[in-house]
Amino acid sequence: MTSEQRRPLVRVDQLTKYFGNTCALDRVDLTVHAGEVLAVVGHNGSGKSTLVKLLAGFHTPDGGTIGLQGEAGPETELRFIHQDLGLVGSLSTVENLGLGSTSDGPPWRRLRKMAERLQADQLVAQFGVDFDVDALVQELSPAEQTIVAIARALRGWNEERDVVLVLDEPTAALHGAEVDRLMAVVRRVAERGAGVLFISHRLDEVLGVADTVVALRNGAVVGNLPCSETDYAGLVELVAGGVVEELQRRPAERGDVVLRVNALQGGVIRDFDVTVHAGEIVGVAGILGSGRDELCATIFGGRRRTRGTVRLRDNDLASGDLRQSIRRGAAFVPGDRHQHGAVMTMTATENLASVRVPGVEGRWRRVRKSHESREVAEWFAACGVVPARPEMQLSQFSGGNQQKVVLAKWLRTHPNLLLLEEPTQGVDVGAKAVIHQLIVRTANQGAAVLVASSEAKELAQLCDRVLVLADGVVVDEVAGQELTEARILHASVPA
Ligand SMILES: Nc1ncnc2c1ncn2[C@@H]1O[C@H](COP(=O)(O)OP(=O)(O)OP(=O)(O)O)[C@@H](O)[C@H]1O
Repeated sequence: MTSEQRRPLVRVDQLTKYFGNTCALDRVDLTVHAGEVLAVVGHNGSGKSTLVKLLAGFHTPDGGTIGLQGEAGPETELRFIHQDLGLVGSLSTVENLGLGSTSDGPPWRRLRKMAERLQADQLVAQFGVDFDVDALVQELSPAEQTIVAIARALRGWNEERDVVLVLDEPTAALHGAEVDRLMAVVRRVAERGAGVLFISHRLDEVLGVADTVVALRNGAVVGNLPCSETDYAGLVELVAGGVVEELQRRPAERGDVVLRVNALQGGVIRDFDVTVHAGEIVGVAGILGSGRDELCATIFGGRRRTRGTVRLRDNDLASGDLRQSIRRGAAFVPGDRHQHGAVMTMTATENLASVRVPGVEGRWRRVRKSHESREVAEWFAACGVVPARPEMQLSQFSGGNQQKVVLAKWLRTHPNLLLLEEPTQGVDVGAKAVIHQLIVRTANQGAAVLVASSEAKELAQLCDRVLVLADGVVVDEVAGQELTEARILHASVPA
């Protein structure tokens, strides 16, 4: 970084935020410089989102300051990219960039449209990428969609203005090659002189893109150092406060057939067959749109099937009958917890109790209160949910802790079939290891497990074999010695 680029653009000084008795941010200091990518890492509930929300003005600090003044010149502008990109999928890039007008009408309108298209091309080209700016955004790859959001956030940025781009977990659902593409754009933004503040749980990605890393633990800064002075193990220790034992592959102990899917069709999925035995963990890989993100819901019955059968032990699972699927022992952790996984306005206990446990008489709410609170406390401890306050509304838990509650809700049903979409999205490195152990335990207890994930590393660690999807069909199956992160990534990228 040049000395010109070392100019501070944002200075966070002793920033503090309380929610009731919870100290979410504890006298945090950090500085983002021009030309710098600064990553903020930390365990679930360490205060990362609170920091972003304070920068955005969504919350008011209880102490400390946010200085947006560089050493000279006008105030630094903060531009935000949240996980929900806020794009309209049914509009083109040109229209999402706020440039669009109708192509009907007199010729001068057509001229204007050509000029708008050229401007959109230039806006995305400045990040070293090139795609059809007239295509509907929903048809673009996830990385391209994020690039559109970045281009929109940085519209109007020129040398006279200092800008800091704040990215809140931009790669949460991106697949390996897509992550690399997006990271190249993030670097390009910094090279052009902006500051970048980048939140992520993917520590290898942080080391690949960031200049500086700030680690938070329980709201306080426990590390602020150049990435060149640390490595993956060092970051894990900073985040988790100790060494994390990653899952060791175990020999598969296959029992009877639990799940048999034949000629399944629905959405983009075509002619999908799989047989999963008790104790087996089968992974599903593929880029977004390959069918990876639709398969579990289609098997569970939550997405419409147009053909094919799903048999769970001796029973068929009908399309659209979720109660029946649950009664027959299926559990489904969806990828989108806000839409389908949980009710954010209910308490954690109410969410945990919202699925009836087959075999437990009556609905949970009729079971004695003491039993209920004991079981909730056990699941909170098993999944490491913090704070240990099950009576708290789910929306008040951090993202990773919400994910743990959703998982616990389904694990407590002791399913025969566990269908998981992105089971560790947004969870920290320590919690991820715990969740992997819980999934293995469920398999060892006799469940068949199908896990769809954008993280090839997770699939390689967790699964006995991995099916790779492209355009809705299985194009590869990886098992045994071949089951590595690199091999899955290679098989997932379309030719
Ligand atoms: N609106 C709120 N009301 C009460 N407590 C809150 C609220 N928002 C956050 N908290 C608490 O503040 C702490 C920090 O939460 P925050 O969401 O900033 O963590 P995080 O580091 O972003 O976690 P994650 O990695 O899980 O997303 C947590 O204990 C959380 O429960």
